[in-house]
Amino acid sequence: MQKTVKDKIPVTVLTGFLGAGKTTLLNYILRENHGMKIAVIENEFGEIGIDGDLVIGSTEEIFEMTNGCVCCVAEARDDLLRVIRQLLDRPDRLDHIIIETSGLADPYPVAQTFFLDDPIRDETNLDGVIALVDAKHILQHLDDADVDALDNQAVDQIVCADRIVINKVDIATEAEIAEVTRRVKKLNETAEIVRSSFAQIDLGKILGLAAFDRNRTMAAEIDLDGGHDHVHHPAPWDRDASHSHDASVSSVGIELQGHMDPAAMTRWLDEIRRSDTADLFRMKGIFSVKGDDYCYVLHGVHGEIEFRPNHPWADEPRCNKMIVIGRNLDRNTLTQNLKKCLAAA
Ligand SMILES: Nc1nc2c(ncn2[C@@H]2O[C@H](COP(=O)(O)OP(=O)(O)OP(=O)(O)O)[C@@H](O)[C@H]2O)c(=O)[nH]1
Repeated sequence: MQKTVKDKIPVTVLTGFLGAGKTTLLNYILRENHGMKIAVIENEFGEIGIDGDLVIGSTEEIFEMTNGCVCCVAEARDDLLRVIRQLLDRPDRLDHIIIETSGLADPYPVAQTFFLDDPIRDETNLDGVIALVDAKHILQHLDDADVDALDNQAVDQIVCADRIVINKVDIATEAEIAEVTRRVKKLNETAEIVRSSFAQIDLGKILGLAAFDRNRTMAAEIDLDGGHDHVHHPAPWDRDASHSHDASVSSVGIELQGHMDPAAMTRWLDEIRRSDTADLFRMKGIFSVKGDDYCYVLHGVHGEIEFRPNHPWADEPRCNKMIVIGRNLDRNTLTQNLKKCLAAA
């Protein structure tokens, strides 16, 4: 018998450009006392997976996929299907699945998964696509002259969303937020926009939207081009899954043995902050600091860079791993600079 939306497991696709606050929102959702059993699927850009370590909660509910971007690598999509089927086969029924897409991903092909594949379509319902927008940094990516206007992921992510969260309002001025809101509305007229700081949002605005069924009807009813000056983006079920990333953006992953010297790290990060960070889209890392029981995390979004203790190391082996995403990255220099921050043995 055909399942109704009510009987299906809702799936939320979390999208948003690099560093917009997706993992922060995920942690906020997982921390809230909602009583729901939620599984999280992470897909990252770059050779080293770090997000899994940055998400709180029991690891068995977090599935990390680092073998390519789900939106454009066929193996990664197969992997996504495999993980979802695995989740559906579990005897204990999940209340919700959340997929955090990579910050450079087009969310359409991920959303498509829930319409093309029969068993999955029968068991799950795309509850909504939530786009996080960084109020401080999004405009430079929307206006990025080096990206083909038809393949600008920052734009696609907003266009595709059912709900848009303008995040980081704490570090943006009212004028910046107003301009971002205007630009976002121009790209997506129908999605409700909410503001947040550190992704603290009423969960009712994020989960349980059942937005897809509404939007499907909506898309059929309105002319998506509607006389506005944005590029026409077809609905997910109509789109060709082929797509390519901005080839000028690359990632450098570095892993080092040993422990870091926190003073040297602070000096190096200060140097980076003082430099031109326009091409430095994102830095993420986890580090072992000499003489400290805490695992340190590094987060950088252009010039906003923080390096702080996050959680005590448990039984897992200590490690140092970092991923940098941006343009014109020099792997050698980055590796040498990080090595200089190692503490003496
Ligand atoms: N000031 C400020 N910082 C924030 C806010 N939300 C998130 N951050 C910080 O921004 C950085 C990136 O946040 P993440 O949640 O990791 O961003 P993300 O979208 O998951 O990043 P990617 O996985 O690389 O795409 C972290 O240092 C966060 O602490 C906010 O509202 N205000």
